[in-house]
Amino acid sequence: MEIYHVIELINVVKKFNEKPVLKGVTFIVTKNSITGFIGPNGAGKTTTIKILSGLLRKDGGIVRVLGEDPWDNPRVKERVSVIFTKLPYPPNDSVEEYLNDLNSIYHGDLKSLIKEFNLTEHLKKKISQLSSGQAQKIQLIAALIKNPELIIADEPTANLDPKARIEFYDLVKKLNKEYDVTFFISSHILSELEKVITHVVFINDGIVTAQGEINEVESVFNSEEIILLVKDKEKALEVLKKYNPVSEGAYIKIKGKLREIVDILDDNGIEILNVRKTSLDDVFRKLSGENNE
Ligand SMILES: Nc1ncnc2c1ncn2[C@@H]1O[C@H](COP(=O)(O)OP(=O)(O)OP(=O)(O)O)[C@@H](O)[C@H]1O
Repeated sequence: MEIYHVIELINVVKKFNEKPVLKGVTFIVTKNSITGFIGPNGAGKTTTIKILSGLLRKDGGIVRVLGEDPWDNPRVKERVSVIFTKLPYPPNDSVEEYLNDLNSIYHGDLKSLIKEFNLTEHLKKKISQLSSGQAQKIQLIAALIKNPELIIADEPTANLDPKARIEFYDLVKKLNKEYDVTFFISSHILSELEKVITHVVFINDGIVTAQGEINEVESVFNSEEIILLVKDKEKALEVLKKYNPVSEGAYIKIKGKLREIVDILDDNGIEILNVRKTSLDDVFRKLSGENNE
């Protein structure tokens, strides 16, 4: 399969009232990836997404979405669906009316979508009667009517409870796999995204601080320790010698694969009282300049 960049930004600048909000944003999104766009409040995620969606004009740099500048470009809009936290459609419409309206524009295969995603039971419901999770799933499925190559989602799970988030991301995975849709999803919640994304772009204060495949980015930070509290610290230090463990007060700091380390301790009958592994959240904090111990 041909691999190219579905999104490409080079040194993109955006100012509001002379104040730079994007200060030279550069990143790529690979075809067929599920890319997380991660950053704290005010980092510039929504601004970037509006530029990518052709809703906002950049002040400088290069933006390519499916190879073209998205600003004022109906060809790009045809091939990209954008979804937001809040549902943009009229709350008094039924699901059926909403989907039919969309379908009258794009002439997708609505019948198959309704069948495949079991929407029949929801069709007569008003949008306002749906739970946030149902509404967000319908928004995602509705995005497919266009048969898009790319779905851009700005904080799509911000209103959802953890269960609905998981369901939403399961659907994202399915669409990515079965419909070959590339996803670009912004969030400041990492715990759920971590399970679904293949790639990640970190943004902080209008600058991209890291990007790449999720494994690569994680491994860059694998120099960060697993922190262990065990019953027999001296014995643990001994059996974990090949990992060069460091004793720090009651704790052991160690670099390596958590599973392996836990297995070794287990095999040696050493009880683990507490263990903490660096997660993407820690990576994020580090990249955002937060919590710089
Ligand atoms: N239309 C506007 N006029 C002036 N300033 C704006 C405008 N839109 C955004 N900003 C400012 O730009 C900065 C980045 O905002 P943006 O919404 O892109 O951040 P974000 O990463 O999406 O944040 P959040 O996670 O809170 O949604 C913020 O400081 C915001 O106040």
